This record gives sequence, C-alpha cells and structure tokens, in this order.
Amino acid sequence: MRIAGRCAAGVNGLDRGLVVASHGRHMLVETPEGHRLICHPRGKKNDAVVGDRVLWRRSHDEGTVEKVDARRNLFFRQDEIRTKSFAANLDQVLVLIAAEPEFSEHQLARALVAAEAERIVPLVALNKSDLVEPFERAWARLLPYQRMGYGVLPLSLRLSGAVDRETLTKHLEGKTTLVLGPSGAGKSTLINLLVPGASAQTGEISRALNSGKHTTTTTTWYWVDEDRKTAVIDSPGFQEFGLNHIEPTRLAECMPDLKEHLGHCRFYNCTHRHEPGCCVSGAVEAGGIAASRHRIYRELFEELSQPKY
Ligand SMILES: Nc1nc2c(ncn2[C@@H]2O[C@H](COP(=O)(O)OP(=O)(O)OP(=O)(O)O)[C@@H](O)[C@H]2O)c(=O)[nH]1
Ligand SMILES: [Zn+2]
Repeated sequence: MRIAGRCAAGVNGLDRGLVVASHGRHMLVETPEGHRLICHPRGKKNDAVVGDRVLWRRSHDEGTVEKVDARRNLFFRQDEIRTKSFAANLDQVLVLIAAEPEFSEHQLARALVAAEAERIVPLVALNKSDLVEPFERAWARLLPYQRMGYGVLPLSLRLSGAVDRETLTKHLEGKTTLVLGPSGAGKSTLINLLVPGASAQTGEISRALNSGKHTTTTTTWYWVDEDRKTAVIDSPGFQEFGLNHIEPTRLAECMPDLKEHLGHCRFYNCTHRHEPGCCVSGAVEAGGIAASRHRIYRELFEELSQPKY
C-alpha cells in the first residue's frame, strides 16, 4: 500500500478520490492512480464515509475533502442517540455467521432489514461446515431465508479456503461488498483469504489515521483484484444494530417473506401483528411464513414504535 506520495493534480487543483478508511476527522483517500493520502474534511463536520467518491485538494502532504458526491445508498444503523454509517455506494452486504458461536436470528434479521431499506442486495454465508451437527442446526434455521430468495452460502473457511475463495469470488466479482458478522464467525479469516496481507494493511491504516497512537478497528476498504474492480469492506459494529431510522409501517416491506403477502389484509392500515383478517398472520398459520420471522417482526415493530426523542 502507498500512503501519501505524489500524483497528478486535477482540474482547478481538485482531484477525484475514493474514501477507503476513516477515523474521527481523518480519512484515507485513494486517487484514481491508486495513491493514498490522509485527508481532512473542509468544515467542522465529517460527512464522508468509506465508499464515498470525493473531490479533494492537496495541502502539503495531506488533503482537504471539498465535496462528497451524491450517494447511491448509505448503509447505516441508528439507535436512540447516534447514527453510525457503515459505508456508502454498496452493491451488496454479506452477512457472515457460523455454526458456532450460535448466531442470533434477530441480529441477522436486523442486518437484512437495514440492507433492504437501502435497496442493497443481501447475501448470507454460514461458516464452519466442518462442525457437522451445529452446522446442520444452523443451516435449518436459515431455510426460511433461502425460501425468501436470499443467497445462503455454506463455507468452511479454515479447512477449504481455496474452494471457498472460488465460491466467494463468483458472488463478489466486480462488486463492492460490505462484510458484516458477529465476533468469532470468521470475518478476519474471510477477509484475509480474499485479500492476503489485509491484517498488515489494517494496522498500517489505523496507525496512519490515528497518528500512531494506538490501533483501532475502523471500517476499511480492500481491493480483492489488481484491476481494482472487486472490493470488500470490513466493518465492525454488527452487534448493535439500531434500526430507529425505519418507520414501523415500512418494516414489513423490508422483509421479503412478509412483503409477499401484503396488500390483501382486511384493514388498510393493518400492522400485521394481531388484527383479524390479516394475510400475514394467515400465512404464518398456513406455514408460508416461519413463526420465528413473525415473532421478530412483532418485536421490531414494537421497538420502532417507541416514541423517539
Ligand atoms: N471450525 C472452524 N473454525 C473456523 C473456521 N473458520 C474460522 N474458524 C475459527 O473461528 C475463530 C474465529 O475466526 P476469526 O476469523 O478470527 O473471526 P472474526 O469473525 O474475525 O472474529 P473477531 O476477530 O472476534 O471479530 C478462529 O479461531 C478461526 O480459526 C472454519 O471453517 N471452521
Ligand atoms: Zn395484516
């Protein structure tokens, strides 16, 4: 990786760039030629996130971001107080879970809802297929997700890395994919498999952005191929997935298995929780929607209906 270094100046002293990491008020911007330099935002607020296309101006060895291009999408989570952006301009979100530790379906559902709300294609991967029995159980819990049309990939990253790399490459090729997952599922293993030397790169980036103080985990963009067409973004923060930015009445539309049954309930403003003549509840009883999914929907609906401060 090349941090800083000279590159051709653009029109009016402004150059194009891609935000590849950010930490506090510092960000790392990559030029079209592949040089990387530390940039600061122009104003007080730092609005740029990883994946943003920006216009920046050189000042000494560093740069100032003057403008952030309009975004295709912005993947973020929001709790009562804070909005935390993961990344912008994504093609896909890959949620990596594993046979062990047992994954939380609630957490998985939250990440998928957040992706749907921004119209980003979700993909699920279940790692550790070598742990046969827990894997079978976990796989069975994912059947409703397969049925609703999500890609679910079985992986064994530690034992069959070469095969998994091929499978993953097919799904990631030419795209920008944000990788999310609970701790211990194998996210570092996956990133290092796709991007040899990723850990070393992360350390270098953290030190550069953090003025060498200490290393922290930040959202980081990696190129998978030399042509810089396929990218994966490694991001922490799967555990606390606030969805406060989503209106409860929009929730069912962000859950494909529920969405399929919308539009025919007896009441036009049906909340699909307990009303008579509800087609969603009807589908749950008939086995078309998994009971676990309806439970998650009701819990999320209650949560999102709480008064906002
Ligand atoms: N049995 C088995 N273990 C695996 C597999 N892939 C990864 N692991 C192990 O799972 C553990 C967690 O893997 P990591 O890649 O560190 O997981 P992570 O998601 O980055 O976890 P954090 O660093 O806590 O965020 C490690 O001990 C890996 O060796 C697999 O296919 N099978
Ligand atoms: Zn209904």
